[in-house]
Amino acid sequence: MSAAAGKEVYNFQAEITRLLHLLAHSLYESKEVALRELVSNASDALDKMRFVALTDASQRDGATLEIEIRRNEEGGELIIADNGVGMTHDEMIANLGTIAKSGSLEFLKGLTGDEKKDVSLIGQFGVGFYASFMIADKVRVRSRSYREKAGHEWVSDGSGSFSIEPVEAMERGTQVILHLKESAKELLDEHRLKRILKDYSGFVSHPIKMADAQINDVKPIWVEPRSQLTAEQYTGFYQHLTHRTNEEPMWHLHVSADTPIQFHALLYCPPSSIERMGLGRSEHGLQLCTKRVLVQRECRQLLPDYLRFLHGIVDSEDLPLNISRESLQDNTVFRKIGQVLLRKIFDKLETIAEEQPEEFLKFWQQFGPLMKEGIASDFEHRDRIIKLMRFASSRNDDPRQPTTLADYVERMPEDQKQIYYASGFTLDVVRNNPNLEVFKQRGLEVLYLLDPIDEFLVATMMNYNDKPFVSIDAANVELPGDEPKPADEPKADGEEPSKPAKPEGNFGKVLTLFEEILGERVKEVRESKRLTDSPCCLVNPEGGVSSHLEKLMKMANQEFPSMPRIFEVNPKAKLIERLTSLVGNPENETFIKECGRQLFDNCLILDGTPPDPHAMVDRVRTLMEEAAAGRSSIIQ
Ligand SMILES: Nc1ncnc2c1ncn2[C@@H]1O[C@H](COP(=O)(O)OP(=O)(O)OP(=O)(O)O)[C@@H](O)[C@H]1O
Repeated sequence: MSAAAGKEVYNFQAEITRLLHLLAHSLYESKEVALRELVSNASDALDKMRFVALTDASQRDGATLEIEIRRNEEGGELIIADNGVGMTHDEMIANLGTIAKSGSLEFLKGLTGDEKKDVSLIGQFGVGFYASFMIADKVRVRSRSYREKAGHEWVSDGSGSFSIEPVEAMERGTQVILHLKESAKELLDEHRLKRILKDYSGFVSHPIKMADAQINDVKPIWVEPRSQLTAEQYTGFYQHLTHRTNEEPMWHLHVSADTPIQFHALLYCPPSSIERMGLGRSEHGLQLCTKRVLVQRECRQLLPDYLRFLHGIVDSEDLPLNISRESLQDNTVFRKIGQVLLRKIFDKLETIAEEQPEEFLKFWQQFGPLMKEGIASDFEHRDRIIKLMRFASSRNDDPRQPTTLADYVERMPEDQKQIYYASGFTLDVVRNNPNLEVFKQRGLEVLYLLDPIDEFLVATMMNYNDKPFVSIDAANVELPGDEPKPADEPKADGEEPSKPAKPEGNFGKVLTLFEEILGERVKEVRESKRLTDSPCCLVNPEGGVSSHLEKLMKMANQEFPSMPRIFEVNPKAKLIERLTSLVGNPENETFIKECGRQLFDNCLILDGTPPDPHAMVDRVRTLMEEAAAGRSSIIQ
């Protein structure tokens, strides 16, 4: 220490000199980080003052605790002033000359090296103040503690030492006066400065003023008690957060916890999913604050990826300011907050589902596809997501009145061993699937899987409540044996033989002719036990994927192999009866075969798979020619 007329000069602690060197050489310059650190220090000083005033009546002067940002364009200076607790002479030396926090040294060691490192880590180690040397070639800190009558001025150019001297007549608080480097002069631009301040400190709970105007007009409503907030305030804040000025959130969740971890969270669900509208993947909309200072936008790690559609703010005093993205996952407080929030989100969704089913349906239509991702990725909450799942079903054919899996199982006849589903791209395709006939006839409910992800999901889930999921076009469908059955229904145990012998007689001959013409396109042609009206349908051999799933797989990978299906023919259908009667005459064989081909193509069309159009058009024309030839031209 050296002194001249009350001016003392000190050398920085060795680590600080090293840090200052690093700031100049090894870190990416970030004007935003430097400003954020200074504003958050000012905000902390105001928080402390608020506490002092609360506990000590003599310290209450009625003045508003606030931060003021002043620009001195001529002098090239930017000033961040606050009327917080201030610092005494000794505090200035200790706080602005040494590194007190443990771990800082390791941090500094980690930063040495040739590559430039992320400067946003800096505040984590209690050295945020020094970031001001990234934007300033000289920093003056004038401060008067609430405990003292006189103030002091600390000055440094960041080159290894600082001076400190008394200043008379100073208001309580601190002014950080930055003499900006040439490269940081843009901060004197009012608009640029305002934007940075608004971005990072829009939610600081103290007023931030520039030229007497308050720039952070947003009240931190998440720290207020729920009972004191109006619906308008909640909506207004949503609009502020999302910049969607005309939009109302679908629902919000306001959580305040004190023990074991203190945090406030205000989460919003938007009214619609941008992903569903095909507008790309939504970014995580959570903002992380500590003590109301924004430390991270688009915080990805707090909630699982499938909840990326939520917007909101999470604020905890127990989190270190400026925690880096990398170290978040290792932070116990952070992980605990995530767990509590997740539990609350599911509680909220379950309550909406229970008490406002229509509202819930709106939610599920928009965000169900995203939530379902969690079934495969979030084992811990899988069951809660499954509980929320909704499916249209054959019970009413109405996707607006879907069912839960629990309700479906509840309605199942006692001896129904499987959960039946039909999948397709639209309700019409699914509803017109000929395989549905037998289920409808027997009053067995079938779930409609209309979302492309659904069939993958049931494949992952395998079963629900010990009941396996089975596609209605699968060979291993088992129907309850105790239902009243037509004479030619499957055996009592519901099992169908894997390759039944062709029936005797002309119908068997029809099946053989069909098999001859369809060749490798089918695995087998056999009599159907499941059709009632339609002449034929396609069935998936046991162990094969459903036709819908095959289509989805092909969309993702064109190489995905097509699997020949079983072609089932209904002997009671009018057309098949007629074809059976034509078998006796060998001249009809070609015609029967062509009918078989066309019937097969019809099934493909119903299934949503377009057959070869040229072959089909030619065939239909030939068949119409034959039909026309058989008609009489005489009017009867
Ligand atoms: N405007 C201010 N008013 C009063 N004290 C201040 C002010 N700015 C800084 N200080 C003091 O200087 C100390 C060092 O500040 P610095 O930004 O380097 O680290 P920190 O604020 O302790 O850590 P962090 O950035 O992680 O919060 C602060 O802890 C505080 O005691």
